[in-house]
Amino acid sequence: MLRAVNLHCGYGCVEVLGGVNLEAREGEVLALIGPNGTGKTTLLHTLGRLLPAQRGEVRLGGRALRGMRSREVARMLALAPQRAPHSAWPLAVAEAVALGRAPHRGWLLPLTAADQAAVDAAMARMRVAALAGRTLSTLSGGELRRVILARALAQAPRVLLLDEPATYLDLQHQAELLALVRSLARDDGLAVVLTMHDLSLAALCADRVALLAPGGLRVTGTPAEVLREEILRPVYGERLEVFAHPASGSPVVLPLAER
Ligand SMILES: Nc1ncnc2c1ncn2[C@@H]1O[C@H](COP(=O)(O)OP(=O)(O)OP(=O)(O)O)[C@@H](O)[C@H]1O
Repeated sequence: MLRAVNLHCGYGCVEVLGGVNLEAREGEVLALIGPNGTGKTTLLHTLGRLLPAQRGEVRLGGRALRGMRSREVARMLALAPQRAPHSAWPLAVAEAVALGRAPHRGWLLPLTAADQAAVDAAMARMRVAALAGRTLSTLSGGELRRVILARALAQAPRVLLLDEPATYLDLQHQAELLALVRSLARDDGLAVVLTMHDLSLAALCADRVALLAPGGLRVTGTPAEVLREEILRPVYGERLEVFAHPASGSPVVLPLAER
């Protein structure tokens, strides 16, 4: 559904990542992991055409992203950024979520009944309906994150790119997010690509993880294949440990801290 082919990305003439080959398949959750500053957001933004590729290409549904019209891209792909681009505007939550319908209806046209239903469903799914009338600037960090996700869901994309979706979320909302992401992939058939710092959470929701190291993509595989001390330590440093969750067997990755 989404494929990076020998992709080089960065800013101006500064390359952050080179030679990335990666694909996100329908019905799959792919987590981009790696230490601070390795380029997770840069790669996600390049996959979503927020940043132009320096070299190589991104293909969406078999077509080169570069040649597609913006509206065509936005009907297929939604990107939920780390920070809300509209959070400083005096927009109400319902209006912000309704922006997700713009690729389907045009900016100045009123919402159709189908648009309104998509907005309501997205707000209900992210549990932000009770906030509908609140201004974005008055929301807590976690509430704002859920509104950003609701706007992306209202867009009804086939590919969903999520930048650090778990940031600011408490444990209950993290659990809901994991269930939502799994369901979007498994039940709705979306290709979901997300960045995540918490490797144990990534293990719980991703089918595959792609480990970034300075300069490029180090390895891609299932959480069990990649989240291993001998693979993570050369990239993150020695002060981490990995063990299997006693009930599920899912990898749990913790920093080594002396108490
Ligand atoms: N707009 C920009 N202009 C120039 N350099 C940038 C810009 N945004 C990010 N960078 C640099 O690109 C590199 C990768 O940044 P990026 O935010 O993609 O990393 P990340 O892996 O998402 O980091 P983190 O885990 O800290 O969120 C960093 O060195 C960063 O300083």
